[in-house]
Amino acid sequence: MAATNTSLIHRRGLMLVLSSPSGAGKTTIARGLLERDAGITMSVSVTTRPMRPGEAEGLDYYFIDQQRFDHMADTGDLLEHARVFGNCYGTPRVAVEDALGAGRDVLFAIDWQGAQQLAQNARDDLVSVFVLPPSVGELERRLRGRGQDSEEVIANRMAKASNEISHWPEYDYVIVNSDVNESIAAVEAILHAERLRRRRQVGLPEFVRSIQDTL
Ligand SMILES: Nc1nc2c(ncn2[C@@H]2O[C@H](COP(=O)(O)OP(=O)(O)O)[C@@H](O)[C@H]2O)c(=O)[nH]1
Ligand SMILES: Nc1ncnc2c1ncn2[C@@H]1O[C@H](COP(=O)(O)OP(=O)(O)O)[C@@H](O)[C@H]1O
Repeated sequence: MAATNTSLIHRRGLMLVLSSPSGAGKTTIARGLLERDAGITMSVSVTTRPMRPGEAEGLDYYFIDQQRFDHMADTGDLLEHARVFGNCYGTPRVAVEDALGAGRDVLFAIDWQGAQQLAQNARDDLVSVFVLPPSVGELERRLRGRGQDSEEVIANRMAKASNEISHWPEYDYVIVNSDVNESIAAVEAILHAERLRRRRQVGLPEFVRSIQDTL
């Protein structure tokens, strides 16, 4: 019997978006996923917000001034961008397109406005996950526990949490982040299943034909 050729199948990279109210844990879940899965890379955003203690340039964000941000937005260098909590945030286009082109998946920790923009431009490549906190009290504890923001910043983020949460029905998946390891495992399961979607497996018809030809 003739051998079939599994190398006919290639995978299109996908964009995995995590959104949540500030402090619900999307950055923590993203870091956990990056440690466990070598096939996904983080999209590092540009932002005009000041660097927090413990953050690193090029790792957490590229910290840029307003003039540079406006220039990037005007010249189409950003795949999506939005104003959040009074600062500007955006996704550099080239890094994402290079990764997807190389068949790698890309992880985003962005807000609902960014998720909507990606959905408008590339719905088929997008998988979106909304992360809810187990309770309001726990959300506030996590924001304080992070120990990186002033009382004013924390109050502002709590005030905006309701608006962010109101967008949960726009997402493909919703998880409640109670236990962080369970949440990471849940997002890992979503990623594994989404990789197997028929439309992402380029060359599948040819592979199936090669099987049928040998039957
Ligand atoms: N649209 C968009 N939102 C972003 C981007 N980067 C970060 N954000 C969102 O901006 C908000 C504030 O982020 P940040 O200042 O890091 O605070 P944190 O999420 O509380 O740690 C969060 O909702 C992020 O998801 C981006 O590139 N685009
Ligand atoms: N499941 C969890 N249980 C307890 N603490 C958590 C959990 N997930 C995240 N945290 C903590 O909550 C704080 C906020 O998490 P972070 O990932 O920075 O949130 P976000 O990126 O959504 O603003 C951090 O101190 C983090 O260690």
